Amino acid sequence: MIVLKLGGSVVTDKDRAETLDGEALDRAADAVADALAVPSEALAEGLVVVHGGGSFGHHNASEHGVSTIAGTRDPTAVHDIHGAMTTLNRFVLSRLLERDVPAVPVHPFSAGHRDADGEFHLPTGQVATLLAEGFVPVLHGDVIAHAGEGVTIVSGDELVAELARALEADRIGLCSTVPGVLDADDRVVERIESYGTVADVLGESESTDVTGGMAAKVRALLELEADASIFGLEELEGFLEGAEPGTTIE
Ligand SMILES: Nc1ncnc2c1ncn2[C@@H]1O[C@H](COP(=O)(O)OP(=O)(O)OP(=O)(O)O)[C@@H](O)[C@H]1O
Ligand SMILES: C=C(C)CCOP(=O)(O)O
Repeated sequence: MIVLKLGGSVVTDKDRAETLDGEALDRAADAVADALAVPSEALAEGLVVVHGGGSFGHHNASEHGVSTIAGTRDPTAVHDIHGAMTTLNRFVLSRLLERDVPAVPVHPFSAGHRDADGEFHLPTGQVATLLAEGFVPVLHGDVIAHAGEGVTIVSGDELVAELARALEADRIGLCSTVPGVLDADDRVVERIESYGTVADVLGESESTDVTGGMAAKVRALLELEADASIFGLEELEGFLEGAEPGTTIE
């Protein structure tokens, strides 16, 4: 099966609070629907979609001083951030449903937690069962209960890593605004085998982002068994059809 992340920076206008990039979301939903209509071998086993926050989660989290390690015990902050993410989730779901993709929501806040060491745990029985029953589960970066911290943020990238591990994904794709990991001359790095080789060029996101941008993505993906691809929106359909566009993280 395939775990696909639609970057928040792709499906929203990351620099304007709570603003969708409707055109980009339509293109992504078209690519998913077209690929599911004639599924590749890996896609025939099912698709899990995860989306990030973009301008729907990061601004709220940043205003409340919440990150993946800094928590809050303010229920208003929890509702603000979770509310923004579930609003975006509804937009993503409705664009997929309009195209007859059997997309259903799974909200990480109601399912997972971080332990006192900050390690993220997510039960995945519900996702596996939904997949086996023919649905496309759609998860999203969210707030998450965190022992000793109250509530922190879980990024879509962490969810992708956890789902890929637990469900033994065949393929993993991260669709972002960049065509891949870029080197110092802005050329796409084809393969990454270790963090050290790209540490100098990996940075945070250029927009408000509480979860660590490209550097955090590469770190999370390097820990996985299966190869993962980071690519731009124009490569999404090709990826779902079996191509290996952009940067491959081994
Ligand atoms: N070496 C690099 N190559 C490519 N992008 C980089 C690099 N270093 C930093 N970045 C930044 O990382 C961003 C991608 O990470 P970001 O977390 O914003 O993406 P996303 O997953 O699509 O969005 P979100 O986190 O909102 O879901 C790029 O837009 C770019 O600004
Ligand atoms: C900020 C929130 C709530 C979600 C972050 O998810 P990401 O955009 O995948 O990093």
